[in-house]
Amino acid sequence: MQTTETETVVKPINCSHYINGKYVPSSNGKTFENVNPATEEVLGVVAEGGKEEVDQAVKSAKKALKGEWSTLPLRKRSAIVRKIGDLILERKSELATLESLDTGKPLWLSKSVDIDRAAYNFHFFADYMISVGTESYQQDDIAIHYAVRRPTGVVGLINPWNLPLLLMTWKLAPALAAGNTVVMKPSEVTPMTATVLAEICTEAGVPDGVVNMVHGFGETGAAITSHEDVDAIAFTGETITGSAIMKSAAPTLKKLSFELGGKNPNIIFGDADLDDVIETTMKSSFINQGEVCLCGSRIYVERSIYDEFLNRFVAKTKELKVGDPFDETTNVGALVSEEHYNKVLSYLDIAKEEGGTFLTGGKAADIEKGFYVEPTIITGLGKESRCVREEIFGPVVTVIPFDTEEEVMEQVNGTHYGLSASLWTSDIKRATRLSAQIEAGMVWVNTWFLRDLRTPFGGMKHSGIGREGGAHSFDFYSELTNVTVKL
Ligand SMILES: NC(=O)C1=CN([C@@H]2O[C@H](COP(=O)(O)OP(=O)(O)OC[C@H]3O[C@@H](n4cnc5c(N)ncnc54)[C@H](O)[C@@H]3O)[C@@H](O)[C@H]2O)C=CC1
Ligand SMILES: O=C(O)/C=C/C=C(\O)C(=O)O
Repeated sequence: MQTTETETVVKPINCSHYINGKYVPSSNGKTFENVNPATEEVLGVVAEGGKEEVDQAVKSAKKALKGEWSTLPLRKRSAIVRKIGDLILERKSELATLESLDTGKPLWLSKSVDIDRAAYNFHFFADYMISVGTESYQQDDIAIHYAVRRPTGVVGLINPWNLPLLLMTWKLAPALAAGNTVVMKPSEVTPMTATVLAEICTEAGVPDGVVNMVHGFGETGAAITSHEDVDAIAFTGETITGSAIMKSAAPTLKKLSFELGGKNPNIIFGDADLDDVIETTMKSSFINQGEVCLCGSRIYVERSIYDEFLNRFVAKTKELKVGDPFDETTNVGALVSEEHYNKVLSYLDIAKEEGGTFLTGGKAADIEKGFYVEPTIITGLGKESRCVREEIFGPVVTVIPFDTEEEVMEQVNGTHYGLSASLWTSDIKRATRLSAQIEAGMVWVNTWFLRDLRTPFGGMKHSGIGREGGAHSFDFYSELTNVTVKL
């Protein structure tokens, strides 16, 4: 048991690897410190895995692949997958606290988004796996063709720090539902909730060896992606890391699913409902400190409403409270790490050099300890600006006016990214016309981040390869064999 919860106090945990149903340290005893980004205090230590631990985890997963998990009757496996979700909800306050300690995000957000959605990821795929089918065709009186599914195999799940439990479970739930065994690697920056999740899986009835976890840095991830007995890699994180993983996975020809960076546009036309626009743009700009791959960090506003939009958006942003993640009135918590904080601040310097005007923020928040940045709205930057083109991944947005559809669409599609977009107009014809033109895996019309887990989720261009969600996840985590029976 690695966690301690009383009625009101949840203590941070030290994080070990999880191999074959047991917490284990690194064989050389190596650890690194886990730092609370809101206070800069050390939360505990994390085992640092290397090739040896990855090898043990992969061996354990490979052995378990031949065990009962993948052949359990569907209903039994589904019940275990569901139970994981139930146990996550039972331990919600503990998991939410650990998530906020690790990431610096407000506790109310961990509770209402991260942990609830983590549980729902299991509940959703427990239901989905019962009804998922395969193709079959009758070819005249010559033959019947039907496809059967089998698990993809040993899958490496590699995740970032922004939504640690939500994103790990978004991969783990369908992987387990489809009968795979896994080696998870959480981000080195946010290791705590995945550590608890491993134990929860065992408690729910997942056999030993099916869920394994190795902590560590990029080299640990690389040991997973290059391992010859790992059959597939599901990765969420930075585009450049996706490219490195592709290279390292190439010699062993692994199946890959990538959800990568974004620089998502919000496109706001003059006929949109401005109350809705403002309320949603506040979220799409600053929720989770702007550390969501789907955040709309490039805001394009039709000139007819540009001034009114800015006045209202700036006024609302000035009301945001930055500070202690455990204060329930906090809107924006700490950025996840000193390294990331420095990266975000460096973009504020770039914005200054590029001639941008800060309408709010533009600097670190005046808080003695911790990695806090003020919500920042920048105007006056052109389409070549690095702040407009590159993923900052913090509470920083640029706002640019436009006059015509053609002009805005050129800018919208003018980056290498293609993850999501949020389009605001009351003209349904314009909405459907532009949605088809936007080079993004997901377009939200008059809304943002409205999720249905059956829908295809992922990006095009440098924002990803493949889609997750419903059938898309299931196809990635299973292999199809087509059987042809001659009549
Ligand atoms: N979904 C998204 O779009 C996200 C984008 N980011 C962006 O990425 C930047 C860096 O964030 P990180 O979490 O450090 O992203 P990252 O892509 O460096 O790391 C994500 C995961 O990949 C692992 N990793 C790193 N190098 C690896 C390699 N060569 N082989 C295998 N695994 C490797 C890391 O240890 C971590 O578990 C952020 O500043 C942000 O701009 C970060 C989080 C999510
Ligand atoms: O699956 C979701 O609803 C959210 C996904 C968010 C990311 O992938 C991200 O921020 O990296």
